[in-house]
Formats: sequence, structure tokens, C-alpha cells
Amino acid sequence: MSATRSLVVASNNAGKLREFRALLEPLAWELTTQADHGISAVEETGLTFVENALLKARAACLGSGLPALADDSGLAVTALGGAPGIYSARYSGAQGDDRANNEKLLEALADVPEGQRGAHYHCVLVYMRHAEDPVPIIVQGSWPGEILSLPRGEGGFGYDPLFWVPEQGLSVAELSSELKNRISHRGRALAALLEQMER
Ligand SMILES: O=c1nc[nH]c2c1ncn2[C@H]1C[C@H](O)[C@@H](COP(=O)(O)OP(=O)(O)OP(=O)(O)O)O1
Ligand SMILES: [Mg+2]
Repeated sequence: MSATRSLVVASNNAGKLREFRALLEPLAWELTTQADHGISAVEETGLTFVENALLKARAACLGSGLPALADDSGLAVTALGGAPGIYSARYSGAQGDDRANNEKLLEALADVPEGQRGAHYHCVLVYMRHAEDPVPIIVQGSWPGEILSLPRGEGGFGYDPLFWVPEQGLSVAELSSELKNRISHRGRALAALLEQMER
């Protein structure tokens, strides 16, 4: 059994925080959130998930003096040229309003038939040991699916009620949290991160 390790999660998203707790606390990681340290959200000025995750992680290290884990993620819809992408949280204008974002996505795809509604979730994770860490660990995970025409399910967060997983025959919001965490973009990225940390 390894010793407890402390980590500040550089996110204000309750859905992400729930998933990181479920995945990391059984592995003896002690998580705090950036809010616990009074760290406010950084402006996500990057043009890639990687840049934004680095900005979030660095700010959390600076504000806490602890190693930080940041997640920048989003939904890329093929028929929309990869939108909303890095702008997923801000798609409808209001930062983090899942309902408005989902409504805008349904409108954007109103004329796109089944079979042409492919999409990917992407997740980039950055682990930084301290604010000047010159070699942060950067990993990514993706998850293919399709965008539904009507929301299904009550679980998850964000775009999950609209994201159909063909292999499961369910929307992400209909999956158990255990299954989502095992197969999601975030779950896959985190597995890659843990593997790299052990090297
Ligand atoms: O598993 C997911 N299930 C559903 N939706 C998801 C997922 N993963 C990312 N997403 C969506 C939510 C948000 O619209 C955007 C992330 O934006 P992103 O800036 O990384 O996160 P955020 O602003 O919600 O919280 P924070 O920056 O404090 O971590 O992609
Ligand atoms: Mg954000």
C-alpha cells in the first residue's frame, strides 16, 4: 500500500471532480479542489486543450503549493467541423450552462441526419509537480460516439444526455458512473497518466 499523496484538482466542474474522486481516492490520492485553496478560475486563453490544461494546472500549483491535476476537455462534432471543441463549456455563451449548451447543439444539428452525427469527447490531463515544473505530464483520451436528437438519461454532466455510445446502446447519461469512468475519454486519459507516473 503506497503512502497517501496530495493533489489539488484544478477544476470547478462538479461532474469532473466527482469522477476524479471516484477514480483516485481508492488509489490513496488525497484530493482537494482549487476552490478549497481559494484559487479562482483562470481565463482559458489557449487554442488547444493542452494549452488550457497547462494554464489551469500552473495556476493551481501557484495558489496551493501542491502538485496539481488539470483537465481541459470537450466535445468535437464532425458535422460541425470539430465544434464546439475547446469552446464546449462556452458554446452557448454562458460559461458552464449545460442545458443551454445542449440546446444549442441540438439546434446546430437539427438538419443533420442519423449516420452523420458522429462526435468525439476529448480530454487532456496535465499533472504538474510545482508551478515551474519544466516537464509536466501531458496525456489525452478520446471517446467516439454520436449525437442524439433528444436527451436521454439523468447521470453524468455536460453533454452526456446527448452523447450516444453505440457499443453500449445507451447515452452516457444512462451509463453507471463506474462504467463511464472505465471507458470515457477522462478515464482513459487518467489511466495513461497513472501509467506514466509509475515510470
Ligand atoms: O465527460 C463529460 N461529459 C459531458 N460533458 C463533458 C465531459 N467532459 C467534458 N465535457 C464538456 C463539459 C464542458 O462543456 C466542456 C469542458 O470544458 P472545460 O473548460 O474543460 O471544463 P469546465 O469549464 O466545465 O470546468 P474547469 O475548466 O473548471 O475544469 O466539455
Ligand atoms: Mg473551463
